Amino acid sequence: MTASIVFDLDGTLVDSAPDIAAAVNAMLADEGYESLDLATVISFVGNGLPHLVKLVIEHVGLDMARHAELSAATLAHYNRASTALTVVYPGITEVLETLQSRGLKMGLCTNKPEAPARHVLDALDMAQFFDVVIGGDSLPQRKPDPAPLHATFDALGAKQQIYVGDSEVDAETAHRAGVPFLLFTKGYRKTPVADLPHHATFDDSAGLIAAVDQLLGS
Ligand SMILES: O=C(O)COP(=O)(O)O
Ligand SMILES: [Mg+2]
Repeated sequence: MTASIVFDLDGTLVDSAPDIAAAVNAMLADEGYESLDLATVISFVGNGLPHLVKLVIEHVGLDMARHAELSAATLAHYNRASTALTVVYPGITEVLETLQSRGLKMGLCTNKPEAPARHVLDALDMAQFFDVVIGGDSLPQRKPDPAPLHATFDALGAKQQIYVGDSEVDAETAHRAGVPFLLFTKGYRKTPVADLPHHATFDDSAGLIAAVDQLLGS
């Protein structure tokens, strides 16, 4: 039976937070504000760019009435340099090659806006693995609403489903969608692993393959 695996992007396949932080800090510099450190920005990642900018505005005391404008400014900075500092996590490209060669269908379901998500995949030579890419602005709903995850699996069209992600948002999305969830423990999660619903966890690419094999019984 063909199985399908859907992946989250930021903090799961790629360590993208340094470029996200650079975009936030470029926007803040334009506004005359000090930079935020990486850990602070990481703590704001997960619910998409508009939510990230909302948290930044609250954190530094900018005016929430300017949310749309500051979100657009942050996205423009990000689009200018979305892969300058971003790296694929070790072994992940090889995992994707292995799973593709086994005939698994793969999709991406991220809260990053779709255009920069596709750009990151292209720039890091990963686009060829994914038959479907759904971003945070592809549908009216975004994760943790299960709709984007359902839409990704529906487009892939396989009965057996696995979702792989790193965050509270991913755990809730999978739970609400009723899909087995593999949790990467070294991403941008803030909550203890034990407090997040998951089928299994993994710490590295070997652990990811082992968890997939265990779920698929191969
Ligand atoms: O853009 C975000 O906030 C997080 O993106 P992700 O869903 O790929 O982790
Ligand atoms: Mg993530």
